Amino acid sequence: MKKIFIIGGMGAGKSMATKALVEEGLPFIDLDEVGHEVLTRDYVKADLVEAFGEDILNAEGEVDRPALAAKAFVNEIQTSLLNSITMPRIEETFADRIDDLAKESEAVVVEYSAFKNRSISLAADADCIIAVLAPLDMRIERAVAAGWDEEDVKRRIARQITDAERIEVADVVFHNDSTPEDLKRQVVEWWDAFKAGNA
Ligand SMILES: CC(C)(COP(=O)(O)OP(=O)(O)OC[C@H]1O[C@@H](n2cnc3c(N)ncnc32)[C@H](O)[C@@H]1O)[C@@H](O)C(=O)NCCC(=O)NCCS
Ligand SMILES: Nc1ncnc2c1ncn2[C@@H]1O[C@H](COP(=O)(O)OP(=O)(O)OP(=O)(O)O)[C@@H](O)[C@H]1O
Repeated sequence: MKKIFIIGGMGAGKSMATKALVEEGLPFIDLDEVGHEVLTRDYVKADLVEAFGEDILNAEGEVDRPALAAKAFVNEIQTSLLNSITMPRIEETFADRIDDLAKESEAVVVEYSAFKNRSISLAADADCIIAVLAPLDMRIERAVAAGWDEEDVKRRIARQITDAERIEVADVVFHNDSTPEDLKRQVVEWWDAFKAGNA
């Protein structure tokens, strides 16, 4: 099964590019969603409380994601601490989902927001890494329009790799600085070529 990873900074348009491939019939895995599932496990909650304190849990004892984000994205050390707890569990779930999909699908799209490095990541055996890029101010504006707090978005972006690093690692680059239709056109054109073995 071909593994196609979509990387890009917050607000770049990964979900939109993923949606265009899903409309072409591909199954997908959203690692943000896998990350949310992992946070509901008791042993993960226990590790997070030990690392970040009791106040990352709400009254029901579930992880309060905004509260955790406020602590985890303040600096590189805290983000690494978060990743060291969540990533191994995300990796396990990802491997299980890939095994299941491999029985029935030729290809899968994986939206991977926290991508850092091709050699030591879930994308180590990627068949294709697609970077979705957009200018920083546009990304912040879009994320804020989608309901995110501006300072929170800036903190998260500061913890992510840069577009220059994404360009270096990617096999394909889409520029999402125009309309959604323009992004979709780039995605579908690439997919048609990839399917035909020309990309
Ligand atoms: C900190 C948490 C609780 C915040 O939850 P919240 O619902 O507010 O955000 P959500 O998960 O939907 O992520 C939104 C965006 O934040 C950014 N982001 C999330 N996690 C990370 C991270 N570890 N490093 C850099 N950016 C991140 C991405 O751009 C992502 O698309 C959550 O993001 C989390 O548990 N992150 C660690 C797991 C992880 O790395 N997930 C990303 C997929 S691999
Ligand atoms: N070309 C575009 N024109 C206008 N709005 C756009 C465009 N591309 C994306 N958006 C909007 O910008 C927001 C961010 O896009 P999207 O959710 O696809 O980004 P993302 O890379 O998945 O972000 P995140 O890291 O937060 O998951 C969404 O509300 C989306 O509808």
